[in-house]
Amino acid sequence: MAEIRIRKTNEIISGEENVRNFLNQFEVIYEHWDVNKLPAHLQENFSLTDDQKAEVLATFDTEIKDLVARRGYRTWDVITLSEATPNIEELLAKFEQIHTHTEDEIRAIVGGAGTFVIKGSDEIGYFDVNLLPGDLISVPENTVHFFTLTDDRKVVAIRLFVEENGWIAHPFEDPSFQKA
Ligand SMILES: CSCCC(=O)C(=O)O
Ligand SMILES: [Fe+2]
Ligand code: NI
Repeated sequence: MAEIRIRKTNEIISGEENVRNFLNQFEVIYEHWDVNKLPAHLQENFSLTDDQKAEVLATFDTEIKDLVARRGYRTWDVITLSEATPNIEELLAKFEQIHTHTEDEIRAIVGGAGTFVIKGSDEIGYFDVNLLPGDLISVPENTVHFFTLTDDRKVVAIRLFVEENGWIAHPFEDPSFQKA
């Protein structure tokens, strides 16, 4: 289950309802998928082939179509990151840059773990959203954020986009950025 840490105060927010209510004030949705639906050969597998990525998407087809119907996403993909990813350092460097997207996007963690660091109001500042398998959030249009891995450094995530072109990040310079 997802957990939040507010960087300014170190306050931890846990429990499904608390997490959802906290995120909803920033128009971030929080939902949970049943990752036990994933066939065994796709669980704990952090270097999926293209065919296996298609199997992951097929497993969550109902959930994806439901989000499409509710929120208008047009394209989706599966991303894996682990020590087996040849260009992991290069990819992570891009994901760890503070950025925005010009559309709302979905991130659903289906394996491993990941952290989205999101900028809330000026008062709240940056907060970490620590996600485990089954956790899904939205990153709203023009919301300042970045992504990083946990110490385990492995993740499998499904991403949904409105743009047909998929992931397009716009770097955001923030003098008030709060490290850790
Ligand atoms: C685990 S998703 C990779 C990062 C990403 O897509 C983003 O930061 O927008
Ligand atoms: Fe992003
Ligand atoms: Ni779960």
